Amino acid sequence: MHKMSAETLSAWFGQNRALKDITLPLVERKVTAVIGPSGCGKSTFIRCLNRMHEVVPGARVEGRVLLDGKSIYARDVDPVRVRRRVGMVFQKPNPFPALSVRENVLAGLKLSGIGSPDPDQLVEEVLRQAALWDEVKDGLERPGAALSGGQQQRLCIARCLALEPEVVLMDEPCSSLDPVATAKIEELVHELRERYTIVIVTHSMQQAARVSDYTAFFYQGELVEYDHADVIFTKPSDPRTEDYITGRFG
Ligand SMILES: Nc1ncnc2c1ncn2[C@@H]1O[C@H](COP(=O)(O)OP(=O)(O)OP(=O)(O)O)[C@@H](O)[C@H]1O
Repeated sequence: MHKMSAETLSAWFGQNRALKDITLPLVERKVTAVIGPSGCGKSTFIRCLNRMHEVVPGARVEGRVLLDGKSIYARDVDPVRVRRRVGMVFQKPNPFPALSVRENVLAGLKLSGIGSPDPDQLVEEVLRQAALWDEVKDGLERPGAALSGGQQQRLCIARCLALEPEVVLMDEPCSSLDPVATAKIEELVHELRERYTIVIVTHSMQQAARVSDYTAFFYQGELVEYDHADVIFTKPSDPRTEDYITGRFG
């Protein structure tokens, strides 16, 4: 079952075409990794999946992106609603430093003007889902800035989950983290796919091989190859994929 799909999706920054006719499914409750060399369009692609691309002045898209079979770019669709259903976690952990851990978790809801019937229960639930609860339960009023980098990233994941997304986009979520914190996030991604459809952009082929069910290899704005992760990493069919995964470029 496809939770989302891109159909002949192209994206521009002004005159510069960053994505060329991408057609790619995102299988429900699976992890799809997007890999490829710097500048190949990975971030642009995932930003088209929740209508973040269009917030850049001069940026535009063509083609379709479907969520549960419906176009997220249809005229009657509210982009704010799309961004709630398709949440995003960024490269650098970006908690609100002065807000407490608890307030950080609830910040997305607050900004969206959404109340929760039982905020304390929600805070515990999503911090548990983000594998952070045990580390912060005795310090929920401490500022977000007091956490380690890896904890901050899990806090941002909890903040994203509090909005009850269906799809979670992660743009190189481990790039600023040490190996131990990275391993924790990878383990978490593995657990989260029981509930969420996940797309992760990564520079690390080892990470893609470890966490993804499906892998898409992008090169110069094009989708070169998409398949089960084990196929991409053991028997890719395109020589460019093979060159990339064997470290010949990128
Ligand atoms: N805000 C922007 N304005 C203009 N061009 C941009 C902008 N962001 C990205 N681009 C261009 O779009 C292309 C794709 O960039 P994108 O960031 O999607 O690649 P990427 O694969 O995610 O790269 P990296 O791995 O380095 O993060 C590049 O040519 C880049 O220069």
